[in-house]
Amino acid sequence: MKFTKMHGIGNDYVYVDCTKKELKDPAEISKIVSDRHFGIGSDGLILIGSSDRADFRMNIYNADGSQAEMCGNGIRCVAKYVYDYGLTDKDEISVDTLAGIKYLKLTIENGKVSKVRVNMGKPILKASEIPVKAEKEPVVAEAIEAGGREWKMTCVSMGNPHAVIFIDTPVKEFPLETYGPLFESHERFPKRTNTEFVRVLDRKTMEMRVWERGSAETLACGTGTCATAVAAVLNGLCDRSVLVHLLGGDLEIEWNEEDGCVYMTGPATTVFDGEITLPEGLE
Ligand SMILES: N[C@H](CCC[C@H](N)C(=O)O)C(=O)O
Repeated sequence: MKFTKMHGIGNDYVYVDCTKKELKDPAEISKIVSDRHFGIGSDGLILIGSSDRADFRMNIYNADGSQAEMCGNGIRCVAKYVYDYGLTDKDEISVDTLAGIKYLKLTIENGKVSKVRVNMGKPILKASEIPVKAEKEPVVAEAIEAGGREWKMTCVSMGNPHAVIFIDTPVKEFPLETYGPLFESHERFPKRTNTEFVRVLDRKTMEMRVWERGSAETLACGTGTCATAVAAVLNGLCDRSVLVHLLGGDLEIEWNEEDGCVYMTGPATTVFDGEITLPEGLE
C-alpha cells in the first residue's frame, strides 16, 4: 500500500489516496500502520476519497482503529496532499466528512500548500448530541469525578466529542497519562471523549495538552483546539480570537460572532512518501 506520512503541528497520520480504490479494512490497517515499532508510526490513518457532494472526502481512523467524525489537523494535510500532488489546482476546496462538508482556503508558497484556513462549522453544545450525560446545557463548568478528584468540565462537539478542563498549572507539569484515560472512557461519555487540559495565559492566548479518544496523547488536536476556544468564550476566559500553544506548535482559532462558525488556521507538513506491505487479505 502506497502512503504519504504527513502531520499538522506534530499530529501525524498515514495518508492514503483512495480516490481510485478503497481499502478493504481501514480500521485494521490503522492499527497496523500506527504502531511505532511494528508499523509506520502515527496517530492513525486518513483516507482521501472522492465525493459526489464535495471536491474530496476524508475518513479518519484513530490508532486503536476507531473511526472519528472529524480531524482538524488531518483535514489541513488533506488539502495540502490534493493540491501538492495535483489532484486539484483550486486554492479553495470542500471536503466531505462524517461531521459534514468543510470549506478550506489554501495558502500556496512556492507552488505548495504551506498553511490552511478551515471553516470547522458551528460548535455543537447540546449534551445529547455531544454526547455527554449532563445536568444542564450548555455543559459549562460542570462537575465530574475522575481519579478521586472533582473537576469542572466544559463539553463541546466539533462533530467529535471534547471535554475541556481548565487548570492553573503549566500544562507540561500535568499528569496527563493518569487522568486522560479516565476521562476518555468515563461512563458519562457514551461514545468516549477527547479531553483537553488547558491553561489560560491571557484573554488571547492559551496553552493546552490533549488526550485523544483512540490515540492517547497527541502533540496537537485541531478539533480539540476549536472546542477549547469555544469553551474559553463560554466560561468568559478569552476573546473570540485566540492563539493556542500545543506541544507540536500553534493554531489560530476564531469563533466568528456573525456566522457562529469556528475558523482554524495552521500549517500542514509532508514528511515522506512510502510503501508498506500489508498482511495477507488486507491489500
Ligand atoms: N481522536 C479524535 C479524532 C482525531 C482528532 C484530532 N487529531 C484533530 O486534529 O482534530 C476522535 O476520536 O474524535
